[in-house]
Amino acid sequence: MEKIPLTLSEKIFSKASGKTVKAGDFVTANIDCAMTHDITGPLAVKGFYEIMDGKDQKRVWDPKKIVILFDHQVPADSLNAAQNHILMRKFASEQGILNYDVFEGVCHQVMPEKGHVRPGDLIVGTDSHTCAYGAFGAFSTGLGSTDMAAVLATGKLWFRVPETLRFHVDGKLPKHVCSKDLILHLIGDVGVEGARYQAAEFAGPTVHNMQMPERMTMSNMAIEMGGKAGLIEPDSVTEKYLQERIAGFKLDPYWKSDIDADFSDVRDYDISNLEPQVACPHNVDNVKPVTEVAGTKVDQIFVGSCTNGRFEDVEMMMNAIGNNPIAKNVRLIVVPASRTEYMKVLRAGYVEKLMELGAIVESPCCGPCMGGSFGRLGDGETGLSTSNRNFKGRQGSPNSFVYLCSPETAGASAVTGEITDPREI
Ligand SMILES: CC(C)[C@H](C(=O)O)[C@@H](O)C(=O)O
Ligand code: SF4
Repeated sequence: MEKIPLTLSEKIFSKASGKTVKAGDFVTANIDCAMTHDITGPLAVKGFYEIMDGKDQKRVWDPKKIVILFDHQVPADSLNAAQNHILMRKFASEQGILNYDVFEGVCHQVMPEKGHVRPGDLIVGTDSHTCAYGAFGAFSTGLGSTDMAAVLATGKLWFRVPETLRFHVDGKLPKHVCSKDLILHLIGDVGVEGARYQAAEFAGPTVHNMQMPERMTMSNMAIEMGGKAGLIEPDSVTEKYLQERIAGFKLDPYWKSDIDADFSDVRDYDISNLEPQVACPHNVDNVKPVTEVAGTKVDQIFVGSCTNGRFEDVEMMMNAIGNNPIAKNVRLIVVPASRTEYMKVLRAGYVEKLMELGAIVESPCCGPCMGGSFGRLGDGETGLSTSNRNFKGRQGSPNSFVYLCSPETAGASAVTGEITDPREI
């Protein structure tokens, strides 16, 4: 291939299409891995069989490159969900596709955890937060079920190679401020359309000082600024995480943006004085420093989701709670994002402690994040959530209010029963 400066995204699309391509080019790309789940999977399967109609062999392009998971409605919360699970199980078993089935956890946690994500890969999933795997230097993006039907049949999809908007972040994150505060700050700054159809790239010393769980939080929310992907250049931290999950994994230093590549924009941030951030109802870019909303009464606090449902997140929340009781007016719901993360939470003694405090710890799933299986908010109620979206009615009644925050802010607020600056506890 020709040697010209390329962004990470351009490099991945060049590999996937077999020729050197630049932002703005239209390509037909080979997909390295396709993920689908219990809610969006059934329509993709229906579409697949429509494409295959009349053909003798109704086989997917490569069963080894497809992963199915159930996470949004598990355990089945309705007859409809149970029927969807049956349909997906049957499809997986007929086609020989890996199906993690009921209790493995939220797709975006399980995919990297089980070694399905590698730097330089082109990954698609029928879920908007598929951009999360950008944390590993993969170009991963969400698509609709009908596009997925085509991928299941052919293993290919067309793309317009996106421009790259680079966020260069420098400075040490202050105490009690974490990657969730940073990504909320960036989204608040550029707005929900700030990175529309672009590959957002999170770069700079602050990002490279983060461990994988923190990076996953950042990339997960790239879609909330309109990003098609949320890339982070893989480094030794990425390599270590992947070596623990993929036998013989070795990082290829090629998978990074060239220094002289064309970026649509490079935005510089120094976050040494960043305050904890909160996204206020009803949009993710309605971001304010916690001090501006402190004192807002909350009815329910949800700590979980693909954004902040890892062990480290629960630990941050527990540290913020410390030895304090939980406020009487608050229902604290904790949902570790996967079985693996749940077991870490269990071994640390947090499940017992939370139960003693009057909170509940639910089995791994999306939980209240999008008003699924349980934990819906009623009329006039206010929820505080470590997830990624606070759209009107998303967690229950259209007359409820959802604020998004970091696990530490969630923990501090659980103690007081109102939105609380974690630096005050
Ligand atoms: C159900 C699914 C289509 C949806 C998504 O694509 O993101 C969900 O995961 C969400 O977070 O809103
Ligand atoms: S946890 Fe929430 S954001 Fe993540 S996949 Fe599930 S519903 Fe979507």
